[in-house]
Amino acid sequence: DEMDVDTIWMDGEFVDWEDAQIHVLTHGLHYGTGVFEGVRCYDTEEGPAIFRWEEHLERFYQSCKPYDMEIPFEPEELTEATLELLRRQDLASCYIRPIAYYGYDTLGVSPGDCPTDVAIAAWPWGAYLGEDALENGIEVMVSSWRKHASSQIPTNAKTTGLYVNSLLAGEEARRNGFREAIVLNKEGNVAEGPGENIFLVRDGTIYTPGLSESILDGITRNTVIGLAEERGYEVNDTASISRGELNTADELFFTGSAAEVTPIRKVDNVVIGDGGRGPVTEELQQAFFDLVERRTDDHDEWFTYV
Ligand SMILES: Cc1[nH+]cc(COP(=O)(O)O)c(CN[C@@H](CCC(=O)O)C(=O)O)c1O
Repeated sequence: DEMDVDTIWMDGEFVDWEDAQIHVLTHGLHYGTGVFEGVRCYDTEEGPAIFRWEEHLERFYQSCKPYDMEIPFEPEELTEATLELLRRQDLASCYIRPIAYYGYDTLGVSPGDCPTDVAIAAWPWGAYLGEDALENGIEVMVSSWRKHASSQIPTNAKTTGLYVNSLLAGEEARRNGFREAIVLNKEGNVAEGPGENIFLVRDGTIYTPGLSESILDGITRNTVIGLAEERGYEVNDTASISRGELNTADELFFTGSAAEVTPIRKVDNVVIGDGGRGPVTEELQQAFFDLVERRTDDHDEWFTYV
């Protein structure tokens, strides 16, 4: 396989990549009834280390709750399966994708007797938004598609079905020559990216939309808030950011397990700050990579060594 990985864990078994198949009448395929996680393993000086695995695993189980989905494995079993999955494929720096979904039984919106199936895959994945994005930043557009409100679908549950909204917004941006979208919520305030949280820097203060703005409670968001506060920054993590405040920002950046810390240099027609990676963004990005690549001993409890 072009990603030189060959194994996937499915419902307790390690199967060959090409045999990791499901039935076309799987509930999750028809109705978006799945939950998933996106986790990075970094090749650190002490060997491969999964970043904040415990928090991702916790969110994975939490995301099941609104849908009465019951993962039929203990967290420890999923941890062991993941470590074995990485060891079998000699993966060091990679991206890990657990998914749980209503499987195959009778079809209908109500899951009835559909089982909850679970799979874990992993593969090497570089910079999510492009190699030069981390250094030079990206250009984004504010999507014409709004984020669904958390009163409509719990946006704090990482639900597969939510990502059709992400696809609509992100593809609209790329169709228009931008790298990614910014998605406003139902109220018209800034929510997040299609697959990222967003941060704004103005006059030395850092803002990020609060959890009531219909966003995912991002683990990288939480990490960067901590790194910023450790460096003495004032962080407002319950902000309600209007679209207009994007234009007057000194700096903007995305965070995510895939996106890591990606500067935003332009929003629609408006150049942000000096049109590149801002100084606060660079400082926090450097602190993030020093942390995850273990050039610091800080937060060793956040790492599960393979
Ligand atoms: C909507 C959304 N918001 C914020 C985040 C950042 O959350 P966290 O990873 O806990 O810091 C992600 C992760 N997006 C995942 C899926 C990306 C994909 O293309 O699929 C990811 O970053 O792995 C989102 O999907």
